Amino acid sequence: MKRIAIIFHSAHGHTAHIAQQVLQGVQQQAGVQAELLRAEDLTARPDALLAYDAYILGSPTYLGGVSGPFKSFMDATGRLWRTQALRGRLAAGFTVSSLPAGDKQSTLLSMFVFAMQHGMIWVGNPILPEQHEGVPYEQAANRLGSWSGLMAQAGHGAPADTFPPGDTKTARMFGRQVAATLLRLGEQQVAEAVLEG
Ligand SMILES: Cc1cc2nc3c(=O)[nH]c(=O)nc-3n(C[C@H](O)[C@H](O)[C@H](O)COP(=O)(O)O)c2cc1C
Repeated sequence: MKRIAIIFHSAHGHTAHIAQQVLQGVQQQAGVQAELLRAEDLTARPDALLAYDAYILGSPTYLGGVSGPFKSFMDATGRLWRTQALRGRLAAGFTVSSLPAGDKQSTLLSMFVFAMQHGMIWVGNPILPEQHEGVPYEQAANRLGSWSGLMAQAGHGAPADTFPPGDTKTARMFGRQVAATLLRLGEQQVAEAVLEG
């Protein structure tokens, strides 16, 4: 059984809600199990990361980057970076913010660079925007058009569990996609090991 850690920070619940949807998506894929982990808790015990095959990173966008608590988690992995203990594992990212763009791309980019520094393999969000197929914009998967990671938009002042349905649907598809990629890569690693004798 492959294991995925969904690591998130959420001050007001919106990112936590999307993390839940990502978890549901992972759970649609047999052979993979996932857990939700708060970034603040992992900051105190970063070695817990060693128990997982893949990481799905989630943060609200704050001033065009990850939130302070999420950055603290990232910085707490310095010792793991020095030994490259997480090399070869998968990573993917998601972010929530209140504006349609809101500089969410910068947040995903900082997660990507974090994953690259750890020698991880980045998994994107290969979903075609469904509004191109005539699905109403609010209901369309990947309506925000983000391939480097998952983006979701929480309306300003909206309750934490009221997202456009397209965004929650995208989150589930994204979770399942990361889980399927993890399984495929696992098979490939086995095949390569066989080739090497
Ligand atoms: C300090 C701060 C900075 C923020 N910066 C941005 C931003 O750059 N772009 C944006 O679209 N929203 C921004 N927001 C809005 C949050 O991203 C949004 O409220 C998000 O849903 C919060 O997630 P949470 O409910 O999981 O805490 C900011 C909010 C705060 C508190």
